[in-house]
Amino acid sequence: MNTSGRSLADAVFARFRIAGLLPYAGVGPTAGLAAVNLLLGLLPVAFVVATSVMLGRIPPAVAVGVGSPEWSGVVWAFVVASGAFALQQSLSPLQAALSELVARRVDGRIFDRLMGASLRSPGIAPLEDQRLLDDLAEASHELEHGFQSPGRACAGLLNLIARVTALLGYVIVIGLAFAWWAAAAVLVAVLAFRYGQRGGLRRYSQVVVRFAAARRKSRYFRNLAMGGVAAKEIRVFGLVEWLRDQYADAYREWTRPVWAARRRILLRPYGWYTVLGLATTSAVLVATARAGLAGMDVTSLVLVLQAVLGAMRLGEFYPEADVQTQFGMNAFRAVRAFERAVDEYPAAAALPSVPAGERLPTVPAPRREIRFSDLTFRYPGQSQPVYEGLNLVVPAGRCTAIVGVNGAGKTTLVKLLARLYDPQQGAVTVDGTDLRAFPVDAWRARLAVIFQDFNRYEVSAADNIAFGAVEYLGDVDRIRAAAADAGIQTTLEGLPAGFGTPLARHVTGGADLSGGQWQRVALARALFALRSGASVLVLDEPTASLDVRAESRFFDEFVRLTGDATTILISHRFSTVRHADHIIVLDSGRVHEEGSHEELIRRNGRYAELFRLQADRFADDEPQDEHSGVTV
Ligand SMILES: Nc1ncnc2c1ncn2[C@@H]1O[C@H](COP(=O)(O)OP(=O)(O)OP(=O)(O)O)[C@@H](O)[C@H]1O
Repeated sequence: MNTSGRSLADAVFARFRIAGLLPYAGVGPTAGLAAVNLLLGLLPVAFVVATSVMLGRIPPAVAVGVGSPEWSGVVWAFVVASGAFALQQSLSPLQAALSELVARRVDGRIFDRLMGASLRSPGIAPLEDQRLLDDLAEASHELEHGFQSPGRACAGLLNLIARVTALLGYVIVIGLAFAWWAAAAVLVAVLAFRYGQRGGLRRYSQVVVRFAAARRKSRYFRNLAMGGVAAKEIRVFGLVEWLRDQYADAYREWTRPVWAARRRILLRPYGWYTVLGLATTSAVLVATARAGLAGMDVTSLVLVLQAVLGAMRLGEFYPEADVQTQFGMNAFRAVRAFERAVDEYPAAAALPSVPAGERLPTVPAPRREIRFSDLTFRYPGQSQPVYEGLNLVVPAGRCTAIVGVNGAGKTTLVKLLARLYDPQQGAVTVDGTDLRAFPVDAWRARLAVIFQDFNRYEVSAADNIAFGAVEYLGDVDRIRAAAADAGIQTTLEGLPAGFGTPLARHVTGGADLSGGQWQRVALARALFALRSGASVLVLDEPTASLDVRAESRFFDEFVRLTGDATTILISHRFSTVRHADHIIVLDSGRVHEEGSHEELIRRNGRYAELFRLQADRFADDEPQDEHSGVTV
């Protein structure tokens, strides 16, 4: 197939793909919009026919005078023309309203699919894939506010019915009233115009897609400049000018080639098709005029002239359909790519599932150990593995600390333990049972994890804590007890609405907390989970934002708070780490050494070196604090 044949086939397939989404709009709105568009296509043709008939009847009506049947014929033709005109005018707002309804419904359903996909993903690989996320951000923006959404594409497709109906109507009128060769010539001329317009838009969209990376970059700089996240650093480090330049460069990087392509793709063919269209129209009009001179009646003459002009007007760009049908499906493609990534997540197929509504089976608490055996793991799309044959044992019912330099693989270990990823080789076992044998939700109900980048939910303080075990949401006593354990109860009670205060400054009646106070809320969340049935507690940098006294008090209470839970502590603060029963030093994805604090200090290896480094710094900086725990 040649290029134009292929692009025509692509265009037809694209229309089918859009039509495939119409069931989301429902039968009523789809049929309603289709019917309105059919009428909107027929009415201008009816208007042209009625006005032509009216003009043809005027000379005999004038000759016989008012009140004659000829005069009534003029009046009736006028009534029909006016009715067609008025109906067309009144249907336009209905077309807009129904288009909006169709678009909203389709976009709403696709948004549900997007939400469904991101929530049903058992792991987080698709949610950490930056490319997918960028496309998704754009897709969800279009779905919510955009002009180029799949819903708009559906409405645009239905709106084409009006244009196609009108074109066919005019062509039939020309054929019947004058000649079929003229009808065919007008049809070809209009389609050629349209091919120039619409085909150009299609080729232009391919160029736009090619520069998606540059567009993404310019959007990143724009969001960076306008968002609150980097606002402090941009000002303190004087990055304003740099940011402005970066944004301008990135913007030019994609707009320049796109503008150049626009001239080449849209303007030149447009010129050619205009010449072709005008030549054809002129030929038909000249032939019609000659036929008029040769005795064609007035009605037919006016009818053909009006129909030719009306048809030629349909060779234009269609604002209600073209951009929408060309770009609208990009958002849907991004949603589909994300769905596929979720469905292809390797663990998904292997997850034992619990049917909806059934109680989760209880996974027994670890009695002997959690073991990471012969573990090989590489993040999707990465060439370097984080672990290659890692072996590590976490004794049950005790506190194990994991230390290591940045990037050693500490947090990844927690992600594997929580089954947010599964290893490519090896297994994580609990008392000899592979984690993959448990329903993932049942295993996670056993886990209380506070990640380094824990979440600050914009909901009440109480819910922020109760999210640790959502089935106990609203259990006020349990929430207060967990808050007290984390040393945040008094602070939360002092908020405007106590525990009911939304922890978000921009919410009416809301309040925000300091970094350290938020960390205590996160700790309370984990302790709440522990009080509600979790038996494995993972704290990734749990006290990084706490002041020294608060940290010391927390660890004084640690044994009482954690009871016989299996605890994993990840921290760079040796004052935190030394409280652990067992310490594992990770280095480049391998266990470098392990033992108790005293054993490791005696061994005088990497741990002892790092410990002394920190201890010396404290000793140099400030008088030793009896609680800091960093003195050897
Ligand atoms: N989502 C991800 N995709 C790709 N690579 C990742 C991802 N998360 C972490 N990595 C890489 O995996 C390695 C281990 O990261 P990990 O976060 O486990 O280290 P860490 O020991 O917890 O570091 P830190 O002390 O800085 O928190 C690093 O090289 C990191 O760049």
